[in-house]
Amino acid sequence: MTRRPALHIPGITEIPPSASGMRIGLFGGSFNPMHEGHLLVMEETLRRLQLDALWVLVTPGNPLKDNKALPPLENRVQAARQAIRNPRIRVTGFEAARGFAYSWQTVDFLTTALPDRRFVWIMGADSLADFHRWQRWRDIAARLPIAVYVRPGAARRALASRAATTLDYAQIDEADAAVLADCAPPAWIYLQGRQSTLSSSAIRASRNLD
Ligand SMILES: Nc1ncnc2c1ncn2[C@@H]1O[C@H](COP(=O)(O)OP(=O)(O)OP(=O)(O)O)[C@@H](O)[C@H]1O
Ligand SMILES: O=C(O)c1ccc[n+]([C@@H]2O[C@H](COP(=O)([O-])O)[C@@H](O)[C@H]2O)c1
Repeated sequence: MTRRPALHIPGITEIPPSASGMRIGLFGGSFNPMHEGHLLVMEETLRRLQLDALWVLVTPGNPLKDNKALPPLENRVQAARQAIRNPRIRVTGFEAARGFAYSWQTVDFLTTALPDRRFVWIMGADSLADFHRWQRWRDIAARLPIAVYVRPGAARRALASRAATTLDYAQIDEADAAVLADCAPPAWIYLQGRQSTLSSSAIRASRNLD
């Protein structure tokens, strides 16, 4: 499956407003549900990468996951909005409206449609560990800089991963985080810092025990 049926939901699937030259972080995820670990990654990357905005891209479904029990996009977007207090962070489910099934499609679309924005892809360290399994992952790395945020239990796997070793030559120093958005891709950074052990799956499991 390369395309999903397009799903337009007013107030949920629009692309957030932006302006020329803005540095915009793209933080994709299932967010089932959003939790403090996500908020930590967003606050840290906004500050350290000196982003003007961060767009939370609530996916219609991670292509590597079984999405049978995934709550509707609208519910996950609304819940994420309720969890977020920072006005620089905007939550959107716009990938669904475009029928995108894979992140390379999102990246290809945004960097083509809005070439004067400086987009950065943001992911947790566990995502870097699996990044080589994403469709056209090399193309994603060739299109925009990537920031990877440390996650408990994932650091070793992430830094030994196929993507990390393949892109070893393109890693920039953590001290240069503020200029990552200006770097020509491929360029990526591994950010250490405050950590959260939270996960959506643990939250779902605890809810099921109630
Ligand atoms: N505690 C955390 N620390 C750092 N990054 C995180 C953390 N939780 C999630 N992320 C990152 O947030 C993004 C979205 O993750 P996702 O919505 O799948 O949450 P999750 O907690 O990993 O979910 P699940 O437990 O269902 O797999 C991913 O890039 C993931 O690596
Ligand atoms: O494009 C892919 O092949 C691909 C494979 C796995 C994950 N992703 C994306 O990675 C982001 C994190 O997903 P998740 O489920 O771990 O929160 C989300 O935007 C997914 O759509 C993308």
